[in-house]
Amino acid sequence: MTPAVGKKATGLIAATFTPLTPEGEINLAEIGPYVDYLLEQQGVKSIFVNGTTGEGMSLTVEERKMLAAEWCSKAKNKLENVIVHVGCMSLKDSQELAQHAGEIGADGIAVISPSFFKPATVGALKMFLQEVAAVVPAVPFYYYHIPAMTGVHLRSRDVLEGIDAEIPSFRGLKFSGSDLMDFGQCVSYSPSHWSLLYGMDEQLLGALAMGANGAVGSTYNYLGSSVNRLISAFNKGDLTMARTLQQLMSEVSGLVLGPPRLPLLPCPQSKAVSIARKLKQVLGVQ
Ligand SMILES: CC(=O)N[C@@H]([C@@H](O)[C@H](O)[C@H](O)CO)[C@@H](O)CC(=O)C(=O)O
Repeated sequence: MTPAVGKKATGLIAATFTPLTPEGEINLAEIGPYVDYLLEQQGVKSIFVNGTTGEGMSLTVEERKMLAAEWCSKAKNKLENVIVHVGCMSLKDSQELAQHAGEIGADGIAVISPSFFKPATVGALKMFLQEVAAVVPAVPFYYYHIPAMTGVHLRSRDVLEGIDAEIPSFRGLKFSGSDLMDFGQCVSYSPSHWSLLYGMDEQLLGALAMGANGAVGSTYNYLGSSVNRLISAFNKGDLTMARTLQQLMSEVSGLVLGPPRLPLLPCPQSKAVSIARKLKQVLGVQ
């Protein structure tokens, strides 16, 4: 029987950036306007926080808690789903963040594979995931597959095998890989209450064709409204329009998100201006 936890995550889910001050400190004041911007200007109703785009692995556990709490508080009664990424190198840190996510009312947690000491087998990875999920058994749990960043290339389909017996709160997969065959096999294997979320924005159309229920990505922060049109075109069978929209890549939001944290480097101003100019031409906006 399906345990009654959580609402199914579907549609576009913005992988949020972490707002920083010019001095590199967390800028919580930008989060309220950020939530409103996603909802009102991009039509994006769900978020994935402290993930890759949010530079979660470059933040301290305390910073991650502060951010998760602020996102949950500002999203309350506005957004549909707030999924908090709680993956860390240390199992203990992940468990602490999972516990905290449960306390602040997150709609779900996601966990990436540890990547310094990498799990040698699917079994070892699943033991790690299980130990994190067990701390908050009533919170929907998602496995986050992103092999280009973790160097962990275990097939997601193998990870999913029998996972609901080990993690009863398991609710889906965030698949940020290019192997659409593996992704498609995950879709075929999954029961209907799981969410199969695709995470390589450039290939979303391919993933929709393979049966994705939704998508998590960085570009949905500023391209959400265009990508919502892509999904509608796909759902109506208008593949010509869907292909055209898939070509679009970036837009300027007007939010003050600050620089990234080292070791990431800021985008040079001249490059940012030229990207914004090109995109505005493509989108036909001022
Ligand atoms: C490596 C990376 O950052 N991938 C992004 C994509 O959205 C990516 O930025 C996009 O496809 C553009 O390349 C997401 O998969 C990451 C993500 O969802 C997250 O922030 O956790």
